[in-house]
Amino acid sequence: MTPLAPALREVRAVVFDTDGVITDSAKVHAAAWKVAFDDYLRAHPPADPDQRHPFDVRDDYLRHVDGKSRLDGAAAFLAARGIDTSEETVRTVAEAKERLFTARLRDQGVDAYPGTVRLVRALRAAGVPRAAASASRHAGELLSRAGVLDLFDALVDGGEAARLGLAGKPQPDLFLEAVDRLGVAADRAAVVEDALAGVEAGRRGGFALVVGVDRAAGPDTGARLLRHGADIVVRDLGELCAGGEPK
Ligand SMILES: O=P(O)(O)OC[C@H]1O[C@@H](O)[C@H](O)[C@@H](O)[C@@H]1O
Repeated sequence: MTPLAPALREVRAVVFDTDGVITDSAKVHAAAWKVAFDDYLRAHPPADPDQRHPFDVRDDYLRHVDGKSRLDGAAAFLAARGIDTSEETVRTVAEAKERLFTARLRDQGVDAYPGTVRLVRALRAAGVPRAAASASRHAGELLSRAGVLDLFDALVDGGEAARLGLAGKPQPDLFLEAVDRLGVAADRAAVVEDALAGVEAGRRGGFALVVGVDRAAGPDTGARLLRHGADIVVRDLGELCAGGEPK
């Protein structure tokens, strides 16, 4: 049994974001968004030439799209480039991204991060309940494809969020619903997130511990996660197992 690092020893439940935390699918989302947004920018160049540059899979993704639902992410990026965000425009771009994403998923598959799996197993061995939460409607499918769905006691995904009318990140609703299903109060639980909107949601939800996961999106990603609400930042969740090797 892998024991837990001190930071997690007082925690009674842990809620994990999915894309980029459990599965290596954030980069698949980012690549699909890039094609969809760049096609749109080419066909409908913003009036301001400074806003015409292509979508950046690191900075634009982290700043505007990561952690948000499909429609919220599309609207946030288009608005940032000064583009009209009529419902139709947002829906058209979001639908294009969805087609690209599902095609890539079919071709490439998805894996779980080994360090995350190690931590989740250590939590299970220690009797700490675990939930997966995600703005994505694909979260259940991703966890199942990666072979880790059964490591979690609860899952709240984008479909559930829509059905229950939960506000998107940075509001904490998704995480509060997840921890509620585990029967633990937020102030006794941890949230694990790689998105700026996600760590902010953890902070707003009053969680005992917000862990930011820096997947090296940029040189200052760790500092940005801390500014948005992370209490600690790791590069790999294996670091939260006692004896884990910080990278
Ligand atoms: O898979 P869906 O429902 O289209 O949701 C997409 C969103 O899912 C989120 O989990 C990701 O962090 C976003 O980057 C992504 O855009």
